Amino acid sequence: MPRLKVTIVGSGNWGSAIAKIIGNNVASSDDFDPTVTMYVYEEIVEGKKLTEIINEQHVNVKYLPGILLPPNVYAEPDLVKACEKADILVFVVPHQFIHRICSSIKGKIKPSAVGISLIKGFVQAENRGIQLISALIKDMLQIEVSVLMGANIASEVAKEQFCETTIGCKDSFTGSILKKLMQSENFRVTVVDDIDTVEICGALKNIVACAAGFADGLGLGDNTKAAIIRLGLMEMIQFVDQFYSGANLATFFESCGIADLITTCYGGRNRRCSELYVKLKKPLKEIEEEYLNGQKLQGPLAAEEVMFMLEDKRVVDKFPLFSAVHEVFLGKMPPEKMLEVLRNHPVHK
Ligand SMILES: NC(=O)c1ccc[n+]([C@@H]2O[C@H](COP(=O)([O-])OP(=O)(O)OC[C@H]3O[C@@H](n4cnc5c(N)ncnc54)[C@H](O)[C@@H]3O)[C@@H](O)[C@H]2O)c1
Ligand SMILES: O=P(O)(O)OC[C@H](O)CO
Repeated sequence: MPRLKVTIVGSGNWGSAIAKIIGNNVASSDDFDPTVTMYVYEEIVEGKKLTEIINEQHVNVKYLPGILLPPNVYAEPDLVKACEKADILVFVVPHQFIHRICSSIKGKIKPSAVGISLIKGFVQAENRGIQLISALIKDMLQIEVSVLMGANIASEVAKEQFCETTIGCKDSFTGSILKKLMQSENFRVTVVDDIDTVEICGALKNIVACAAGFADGLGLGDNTKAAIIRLGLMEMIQFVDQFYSGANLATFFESCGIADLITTCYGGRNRRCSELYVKLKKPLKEIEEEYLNGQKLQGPLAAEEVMFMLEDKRVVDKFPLFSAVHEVFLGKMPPEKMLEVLRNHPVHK
């Protein structure tokens, strides 16, 4: 069987961390081409092209400093060139850029390619609903798309600290190939076929993380945070039940569900920036620019996308925590009022 060529579309914090795992895995397997191409959105860092720095020093000095990438990971600034020969496309860009990426490579990739999305977020659909990122990629590129989501803070994965993750994949053969590509000693993969639930968990947990950040900003303790995690989980389950029925409840107990909620509500960027939003009372855009050095938040945008749909379907009252996060970011609700939302949550009535 010819070796499968892998391209990583994205090179941010998570894109670079996963490139380390994929680079090591393809180098030690006969199933894959030994060189991994990583599409890098070109920028100048300290007077030099980021692609040149990565290819010479094997470090993404801007988005994952201090971590050595395997030398077989090749940074490519030309998106079409990076993707045209790939058999497996690993999509890992902040979700606000995926539509543009797909437009650029539409009709220019192998028809037999398969995709896997590591992107946590939604896109707004024309019918005032939301579309899953995997569905957008599938529609635009006409390829099968699996997903990978889990309790995976990139900096910890890059340091090879133990964690688990979940691949959602309908086809068991593709699932086994993707597992071979992604799993390592300290990055353990479970494959499930409940693909929509896996992806929705990844997108919605970022909204809950913002609420956890507000609680930290208000100086509230671990009990309150645990309540936010629990109520957030209830809303995630309710959301899937209402809009994507047929989910397996067990999926929420995989790494993509409860585990990602926990890690993100304690350690993630959405949590951290939401805490700063409450403490510094500055616009979120300013906080993102000042504290994330080009990395992008996904939670506030996901809250906006989800609320757009919930308002249209007139079911906002069933999702008071998601709604509160959006209202706080819009400046329509003071963060302190989130406590009232928790107190009066429908599960307490
Ligand atoms: N970082 C994590 O810990 C982590 C873990 C799991 C999942 N994720 C998810 O992975 C996805 C990607 O996150 P990340 O952490 O790799 O990215 P990031 O937050 O580090 O974002 C920076 C990336 O965006 C790119 N970028 C900036 N402007 C762009 C443009 N106009 N077009 C295309 N690219 C542009 C930059 O070049 C850089 O590669 C997100 O959906 C995130 O939720 C992140
Ligand atoms: O840093 P965050 O908030 O984008 O979360 C990172 C990952 O999604 C955690 O699994």
